[in-house]
Amino acid sequence: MSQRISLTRYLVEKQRVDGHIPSQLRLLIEIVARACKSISHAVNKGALGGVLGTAGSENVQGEVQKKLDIIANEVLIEANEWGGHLAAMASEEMDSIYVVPNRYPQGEYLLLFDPLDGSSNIDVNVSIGTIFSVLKMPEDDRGVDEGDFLQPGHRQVAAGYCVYGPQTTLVLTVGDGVAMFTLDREQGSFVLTQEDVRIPADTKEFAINMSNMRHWDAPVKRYVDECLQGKEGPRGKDFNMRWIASMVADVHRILTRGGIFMYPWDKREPDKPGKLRLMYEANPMSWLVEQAGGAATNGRERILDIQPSKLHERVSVILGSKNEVERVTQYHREA
Ligand SMILES: O=P(O)(O)OC[C@H]1O[C@](O)(COP(=O)(O)O)[C@@H](O)[C@@H]1O
Ligand SMILES: [Mg+2]
Ligand SMILES: [Mg+2]
Repeated sequence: MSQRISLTRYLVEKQRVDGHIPSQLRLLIEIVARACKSISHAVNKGALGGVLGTAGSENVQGEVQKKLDIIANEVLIEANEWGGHLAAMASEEMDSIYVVPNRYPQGEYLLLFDPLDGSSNIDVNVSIGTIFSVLKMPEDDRGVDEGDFLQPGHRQVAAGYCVYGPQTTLVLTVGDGVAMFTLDREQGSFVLTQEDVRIPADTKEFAINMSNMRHWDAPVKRYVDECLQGKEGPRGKDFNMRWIASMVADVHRILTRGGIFMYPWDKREPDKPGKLRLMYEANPMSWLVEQAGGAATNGRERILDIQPSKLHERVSVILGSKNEVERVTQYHREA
């Protein structure tokens, strides 16, 4: 790219030239990006910064918290509470919503995040990330409460993630396509490195945790069985498989070169709709994927149309290359 365009300039143009985002939303996204930069520095220090290992506590979902889960959560809260133009925030690592104290400027936005996605990869030096979603407070609301967050994903006004891998890359949508920004560590800024990201409609690569195979539902088994039969099977082509175990990194690969990602409902905990969280994992990722020409369903309906009933709701996730997602969704319908 001959001319370097920083995230700030990209957002200013979105606001001024395209009239696409209000200034408060621009500032909010910039603050989230700054927080991600700071998390990226902490991640990079690793053992030298004392950020590896468990924190000795559990979150509301009963998962053991890593030190970095807590550090990333605090960085995001602190950065956004005084300058984020927010009414409240919600996080995977907090039981209930965090209302911005009234000593700070109040705003009309709601921020949700998975501060550190792929926690099991922190200590083994594999890509991890931060996922975020921005909603607007419902109109005529008198005070913020958890109910204000319970909006379907198609109401998001911004969504993105930052992946901390060999490079730190911020991926963003405000509803007019997907753009990627790479962190230039020397300059300390995110630089636009890809605009108008597109996911190919077809793929030869699937991502699923195969160790759960015996617990899957019939349509998922059928789809994966057919992929595994390769050239000799009904699909007539060989498939490759990848599973990083950080949704953020698996989705980043799909936005980069296509593929399908599945974390479906399974029989291990039949009462749970899935493992991933709807509001701060599935919704932002589904919007990014749709904005890049892909699709995202829970096997039966579009993820972005699901009306959440609680903050930490879980959901079955099938997303990525459009024709493959439609195929798996069709198998669910036929079943
Ligand atoms: O170990 P599994 O079951 O394959 O899980 C991997 C999945 O769990 C997650 O790590 C959950 O995210 P958290 O680290 O934020 O809890 C996803 O990123 C990933 O897709
Ligand atoms: Mg996660
Ligand atoms: Mg997490």
